[in-house]
Amino acid sequence: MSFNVISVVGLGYIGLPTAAAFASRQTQVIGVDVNQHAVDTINRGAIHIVEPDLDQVVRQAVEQGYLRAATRPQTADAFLIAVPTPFREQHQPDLAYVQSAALSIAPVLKKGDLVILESTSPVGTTEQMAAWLAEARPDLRFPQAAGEQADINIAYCPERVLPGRIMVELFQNDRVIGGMTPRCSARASELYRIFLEGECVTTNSRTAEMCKLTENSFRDVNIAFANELSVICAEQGINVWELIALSNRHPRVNILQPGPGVGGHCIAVDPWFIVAQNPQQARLIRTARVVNDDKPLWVVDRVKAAVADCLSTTDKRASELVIACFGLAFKPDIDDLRESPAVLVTRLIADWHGGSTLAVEPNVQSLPAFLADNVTLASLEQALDTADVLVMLVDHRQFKAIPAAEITQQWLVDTKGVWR
Ligand SMILES: NC(=O)c1ccc[n+]([C@@H]2O[C@H](COP(=O)([O-])OP(=O)(O)OC[C@H]3O[C@@H](n4cnc5c(N)ncnc54)[C@H](O)[C@@H]3O)[C@@H](O)[C@H]2O)c1
Ligand SMILES: CC(=O)N[C@@H]1[C@@H](OP(=O)(O)OP(=O)(O)OC[C@H]2O[C@@H](n3ccc(=O)[nH]c3=O)[C@H](O)[C@@H]2O)O[C@H](CO)[C@@H](O)[C@@H]1O
Repeated sequence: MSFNVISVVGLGYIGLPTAAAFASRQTQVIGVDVNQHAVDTINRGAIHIVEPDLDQVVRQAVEQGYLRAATRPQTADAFLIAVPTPFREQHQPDLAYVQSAALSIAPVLKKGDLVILESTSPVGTTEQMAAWLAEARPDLRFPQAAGEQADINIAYCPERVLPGRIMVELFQNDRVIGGMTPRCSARASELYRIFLEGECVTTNSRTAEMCKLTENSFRDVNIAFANELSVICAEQGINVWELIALSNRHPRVNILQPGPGVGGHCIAVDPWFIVAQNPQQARLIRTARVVNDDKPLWVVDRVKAAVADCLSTTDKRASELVIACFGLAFKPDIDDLRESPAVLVTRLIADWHGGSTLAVEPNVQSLPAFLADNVTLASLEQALDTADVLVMLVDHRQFKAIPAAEITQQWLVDTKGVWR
């Protein structure tokens, strides 16, 4: 049975590219989002998020009539849920969005439909989602009770695209397909084959859930290793970037890069889902989170030490001293400031510092309100001309291109090895 209409619920960084990918293969797609602004923007053929090459695919899909958005779910043959899965206090996963999305599609489900959860989720969430659906629709048979005879097929299929490369990786990455039964996996594989150039690799839903959390925890642990090395090297007077480059010459060593901490919406969040469910066992994963979360505070201490040194060797007063922070985004060459350790470091410096704090961020036009009070957005030239202490937080290409001769400041705190 083919899929005549596909519905994607949640049209953010994951849902909108996915909806556009199906639509780009001449399949009818109904995107659903509770955000009226997002729905209106998409229906105009425009996009409300920043991601390279997404705009043209969405524009074409809407113009050709393959993609339209709505605030309420409608009948479809397959539903993909891509809503947020943040954590609440104590790093406990918050499944309220998944529950609300599942309950919103329950009334329009019909026999033969496929429901896929794509949101990054703790182990067991797909079974929980199936239970919510079964409770809402006692007239239909679901896989947990009916197995292969179920009326509704349910699978967990995590997304692993890298922001900034979504429109490449969405098509090319292999996809893990975690069906609640083998038939659910087969049906989900059939769906993704509409646009997928990578392979569909099938497993069960719990393994697929754990697989997504494992991938991001792996990266978090490896970044924590690099961040810990950077702190040790600072104590020992060793250049950590040279050390890592040398160690990586070993055929079986591949250390990642230290930085001001770990940001973004995934790597700093997802490992906590494993810790929340396995507090006794997940010792390394928890420690990596703590190491990475502590790194911005360590950077601020380094800035305070540089300022103290500057004040003791010049006749400047603290109120006259200018600190320039280079970069606010959560990683290089993007404009996304959310969950960014660079923003945290800049905010903590500005809150503490009596003089002026500049931020140089070539990818944004204005500062978020919570920074605008005591931080000034400056050009690169202005910062290099006026600042006493320079803090490198994000290795944007514009910063890597600054000729060494243009940096005359004596007090540098470089978290990315750009000024090494
Ligand atoms: N952004 C990434 O790089 C990335 C990568 C892999 C996995 N993920 C995971 O994918 C999921 C979605 O992430 P995202 O970055 O797309 O989030 P997002 O915040 O960009 O988008 C989520 C969208 O869902 C909408 N929404 C919320 N509740 C809804 C509901 N009940 N019905 C319909 N729409 C609803 C929101 O309005 C929003 O537009 C998360 O679990 C995330 O962890 C994200
Ligand atoms: C396993 C994996 O690759 N997952 C990816 C990740 O995407 P992301 O954009 O969040 O990932 P990163 O680019 O790693 O950045 C995260 C933070 O780590 C800092 N960092 C990075 C490398 C380094 O050597 N040193 C560092 O300090 C960087 O500056 C930034 O703050 O999660 C997505 C959602 O689940 C996945 O879909 C996507 O595949």
